[in-house]
Amino acid sequence: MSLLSIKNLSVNYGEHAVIKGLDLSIASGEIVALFGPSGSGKSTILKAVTGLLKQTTGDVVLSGKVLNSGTVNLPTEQRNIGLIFQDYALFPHLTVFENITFGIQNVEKKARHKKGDELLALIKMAEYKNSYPHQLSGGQQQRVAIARALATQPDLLLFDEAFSNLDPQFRFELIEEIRDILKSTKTAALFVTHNQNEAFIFCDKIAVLHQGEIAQIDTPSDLFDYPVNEFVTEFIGAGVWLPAVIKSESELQSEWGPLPYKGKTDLSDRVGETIIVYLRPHQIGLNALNESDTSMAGPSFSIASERFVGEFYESTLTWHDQSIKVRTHDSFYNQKVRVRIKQPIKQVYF
Ligand SMILES: Nc1ncnc2c1ncn2[C@@H]1O[C@H](COP(=O)(O)OP(=O)(O)OP(=O)(O)O)[C@@H](O)[C@H]1O
Repeated sequence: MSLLSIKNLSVNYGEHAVIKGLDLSIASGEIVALFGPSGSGKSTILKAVTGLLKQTTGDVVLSGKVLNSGTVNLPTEQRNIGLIFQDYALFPHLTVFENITFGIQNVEKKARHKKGDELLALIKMAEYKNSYPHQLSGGQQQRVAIARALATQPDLLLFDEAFSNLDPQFRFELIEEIRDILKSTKTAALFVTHNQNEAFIFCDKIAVLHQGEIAQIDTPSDLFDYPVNEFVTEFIGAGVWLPAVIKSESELQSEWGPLPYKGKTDLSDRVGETIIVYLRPHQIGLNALNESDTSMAGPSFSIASERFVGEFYESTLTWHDQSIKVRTHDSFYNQKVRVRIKQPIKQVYF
């Protein structure tokens, strides 16, 4: 049974349907991202789950308790949901320990102190017990915010762009650390983000939101390898669309030459059919064009735009009205190149 179940959720702002009959469930201990472009409805869903906004239709049930329905709209404080924001929202005049134990003041002192110390150890901040928020880094403040939310043993944690303010250098380490904390405490979470890397690292599943509907919900690797439609494919990363003909169960033929295929769809009885594939930068390598070598297939490209990023060069290949940025170790600036397909195609579009 799902821990969180959202069924047929619709939210309208006046005439504007912002969420359109959305279904989403989160299992116990699962971390799920709501990932989508600006305006796709992420915050609106979050507000409906927290009770800050009344849904137009639909049901939200958490741990068997009805939070929202046609007749119920439970107040936020009765939902047993922990909220983590990007600005940490710690109480500035309370110490780390007082912040963490703020929500459990009704618990008897000895048990409260034991719980506070356990949580300090969990977030690896025992030595900051008596520090104040302004004495902490952003990452430390966010760890305290999570410990404070965990103290009340919420059924679900909601993260609203919670890592956006953190220094990119430390952000991913902290995200992994917080994921470990949630997994060790078997805490389920819904993470709202427009940052793909964060969603991939932090979450078990990612729900891609498009215009108020879930376009796809999958594990990060399945989302990357098997996007279900054009929107998800392009939203997950830049690339080039190419038509190709099925040659066999493991090979396609395109204008860029032969493409190895290793996907879930069985192509063995579709030989001869034309399909569409999407090539991403990591699948493409470049070879300098050797005019005397006629064995290489595919068109040649002139590299007129290249930038040196430090660890690699990024060359722009232009193909009709599409372009793609390919990473290479060597510079190909002002040279003619052919593409080399480094990884097989997994998804095909009919
Ligand atoms: N109070 C409101 N009144 C009218 N329309 C609103 C209101 N709040 C949001 N909207 C509209 O609802 C749609 C979804 O907004 P929402 O804030 O949920 O998107 P989002 O995915 O969270 O975007 P962002 O990533 O920019 O925060 C947008 O078209 C927005 O303009």
